[in-house]
Amino acid sequence: MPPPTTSLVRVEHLTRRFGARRGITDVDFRIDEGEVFGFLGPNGAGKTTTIRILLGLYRPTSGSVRVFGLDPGREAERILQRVGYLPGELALHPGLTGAQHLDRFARIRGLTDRRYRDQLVERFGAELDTPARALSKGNRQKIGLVMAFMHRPDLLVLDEPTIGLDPLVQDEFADLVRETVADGRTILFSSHDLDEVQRLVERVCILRDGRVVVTAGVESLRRTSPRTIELRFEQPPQPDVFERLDGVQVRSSDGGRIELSVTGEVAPMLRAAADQGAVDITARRADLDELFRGYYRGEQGAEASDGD
Ligand SMILES: Nc1ncnc2c1ncn2[C@@H]1O[C@H](COP(=O)(O)OP(=O)(O)OP(=O)(O)O)[C@@H](O)[C@H]1O
Repeated sequence: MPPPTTSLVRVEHLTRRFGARRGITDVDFRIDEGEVFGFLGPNGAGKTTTIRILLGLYRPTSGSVRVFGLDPGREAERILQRVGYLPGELALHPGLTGAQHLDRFARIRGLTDRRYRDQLVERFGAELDTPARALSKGNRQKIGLVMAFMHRPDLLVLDEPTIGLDPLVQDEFADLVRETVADGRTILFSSHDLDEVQRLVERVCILRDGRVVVTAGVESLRRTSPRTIELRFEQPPQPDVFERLDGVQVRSSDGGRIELSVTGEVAPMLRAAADQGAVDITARRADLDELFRGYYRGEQGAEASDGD
């Protein structure tokens, strides 16, 4: 039996309306201790609204939310003590430098040991001596990231954390995410970067028009998503041999080359390829971009699974 997991966040039938405008409708998910959980979805899907409810910044219209077993509507203070939050629209005081922001924040958090903070500043190359008004977007974001991570919170809630960051700083962020979960802590982040989500996230929740369209493990999505196989033959093969196989689609065929999309088991396709005298094979790793984009477009139907 797998070891029991503890849900740090549990959301059930969560709905929030803004007057006549819809915010989110009937949202359900859980986040387990020590995982990286990703929120994806088109603009206006409801990611920020959900995050704000978790932190007690918005009240739900209906439904239930627990973070560390606490109700954000009544116990936000206790929740926030254990959270590092990077808001989507980071508001820094224009006249204060990065160092002043970090000092203020350390005082609020009662943080006296500056070593981890200093390491983070160095890793991100955060500029500490410039007033926030003169910082570029990426450099403001680095200050926000240091503020979110520096007190080693149990739960990090990061709304589009890598927006504006250059690729080297994005790599540093990715390392930090891995180290944080290796330390048993938990991360929720929203992103529009599908590639980043595939690299970092263990379970993903895709929202669309305020509803959950899927919640699933990224690895299980990868296992079930189609992979592209290109086969080469000395003599043109018979494409219908492949078309008859379950889960196989012929994308194109051209003389001795055939390109297939294969979902699920590959063995029957490999046997057919050998029977036809294949001389070469190229397989491309399943890419979730297309699958994610399908969910964004609403093509996959709105069934919420909760895989591994
Ligand atoms: N304060 C508010 N007042 C009115 N409507 C709001 C408010 N906040 C959010 N909404 C509405 O709720 C819906 C979800 O918005 P939300 O900001 O949560 O989306 P999002 O997924 O974070 O989008 P993005 O990717 O653009 O940041 C939208 O229709 C939005 O207009």
